[in-house]
Amino acid sequence: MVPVIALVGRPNVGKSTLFNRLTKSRDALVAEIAGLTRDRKYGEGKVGERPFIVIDTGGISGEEVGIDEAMAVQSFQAIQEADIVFFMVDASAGILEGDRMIANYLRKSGKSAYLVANKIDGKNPDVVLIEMYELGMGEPLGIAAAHNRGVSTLIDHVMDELHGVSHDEPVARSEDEWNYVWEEDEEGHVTEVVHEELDVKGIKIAIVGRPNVGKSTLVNRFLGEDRVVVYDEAGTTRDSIYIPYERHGQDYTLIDTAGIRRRKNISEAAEKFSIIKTLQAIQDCHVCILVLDARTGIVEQDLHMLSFVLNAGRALVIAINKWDGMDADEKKRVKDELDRRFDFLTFADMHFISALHGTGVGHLYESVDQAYESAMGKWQTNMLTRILEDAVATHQPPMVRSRRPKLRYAHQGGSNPPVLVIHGNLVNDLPDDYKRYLANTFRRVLDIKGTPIRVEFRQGENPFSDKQKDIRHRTKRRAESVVKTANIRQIKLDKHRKARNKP
Ligand SMILES: Nc1nc2c(ncn2[C@@H]2O[C@H](COP(=O)(O)OP(=O)(O)OP(=O)(O)O)[C@@H](O)[C@H]2O)c(=O)[nH]1
Ligand SMILES: Nc1nc2c(ncn2[C@@H]2O[C@H](COP(=O)(O)OP(=O)(O)OP(=O)(O)O)[C@@H](O)[C@H]2O)c(=O)[nH]1
Repeated sequence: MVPVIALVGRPNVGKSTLFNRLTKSRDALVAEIAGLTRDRKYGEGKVGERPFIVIDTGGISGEEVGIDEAMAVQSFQAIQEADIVFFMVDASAGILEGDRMIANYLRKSGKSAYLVANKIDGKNPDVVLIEMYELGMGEPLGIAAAHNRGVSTLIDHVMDELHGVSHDEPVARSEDEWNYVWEEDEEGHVTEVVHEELDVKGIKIAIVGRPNVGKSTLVNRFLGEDRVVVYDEAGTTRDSIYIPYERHGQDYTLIDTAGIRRRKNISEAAEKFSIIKTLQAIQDCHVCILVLDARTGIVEQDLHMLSFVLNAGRALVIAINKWDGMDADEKKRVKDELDRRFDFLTFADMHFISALHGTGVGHLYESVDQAYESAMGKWQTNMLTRILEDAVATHQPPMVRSRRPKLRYAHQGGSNPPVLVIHGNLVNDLPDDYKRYLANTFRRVLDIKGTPIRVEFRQGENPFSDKQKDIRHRTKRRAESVVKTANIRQIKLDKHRKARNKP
């Protein structure tokens, strides 16, 4: 099958120009006027003997009405048809709202996408590309389509990938590399200590949402057939009831904010909703499921509730309930609204479910489990430091008052949400986009999903003594292979399983 590449991006980022380069044709119009490419254009190109098809889509700005809206729909269709997407952004204009919206869409579509930063000519790539990391689309590839710079590298790279040529090195790691951790005491002394076993109590889930969205129905669904309720704390003075149960060998505790367990009749139900209970549950949970009602769409109260979850730094999964019996138009309207209003919410999975019929509930658990893994993940100082060093080697921090900030090491400062603390000089003067770049790098390499992360910076001299430097040097070498492969999730999962299987 000939691979299909879709060019997607805001108007005027240079899609037509790249299309022409790739297809070596002059068919597509190139002009300064935004939105000139009205139709999808199909072209053919070749790398050596390997052909590919390229689709030039109409631009998507994120604020479409009328004809623009139709164009955006076309672009989305093109994405569906493609094997791979070149998500183009304009390096001379920086990241705009429309770029974020497209990034969001692409992430959800699950399509394999390359972030292509065009118009890199006359720019310092190190500086302009850093900003692009905030899109969370991985490493940006800088090109100047109009000057044919970087275009062949780009297409060679992609064609290699589409045809399964891998440049990755083989995986090499051993379990003992995960059994130590760097810890810092109050004076800033760093020592190597043995990693204690991960805490494997159940995953505490809070199901929150405004009245009538279907929380109780979802609680019932969760505690349905395959539950093993260990005890029922009925009659406790606690505001919310905590219900432990087991599913597929995993322990969970449901924080029942809806009061389903105490509810005697439906008239009482309306009074059961309590903001306080909701806030407590959000604070106390590992993973929050925010339930929205597809029938009513998103209302102000949903957004308030969301802001509580975000402020608490909780792992989050969004369940859009009552998806049953909706017609295609209604579904589209709801999805569009979600894209628009939750555009900024890049880390949380969304599921369209029917609590009433149980549709999509299994997938909710997948996201909950994954978010929990990430929120509670533990990472050793030497590994975090290595990632930091790699990030700095890839993109140096920009100079501050003619001095280069030095980032020395990183350690974990907490879980749920993960806090990563970076120590160094001039760290408080690092520009925000560089801080975002570091945060995004950690998120990507550590495969952190479903939870926010916090990156903090601490100013200070290198606390490593000579002896510690020596230990650090040795452990760093050992950690190198681990970090390269960064198959952290799998390793953590293994650990969990091992711990769980202990008597
Ligand atoms: N400096 C610079 N300008 C470029 C580059 N590539 C394209 N342009 C200019 O950017 C403008 C838009 O290019 P197009 O290829 O028409 O952009 P498009 O994304 O297809 O735009 P729509 O058709 O409106 O969606 C044109 O004026 C191009 O000359 C580049 O690499 N460097
Ligand atoms: N069609 C449909 N209706 C649903 C679904 N889930 C819940 N409902 C209905 O929505 C109404 C409210 O559901 P509840 O589960 O009581 O909502 P709640 O969020 O617990 O409400 P409070 O306890 O008042 O906060 C009930 O009439 C449910 O039958 C669903 O997936 N599809």
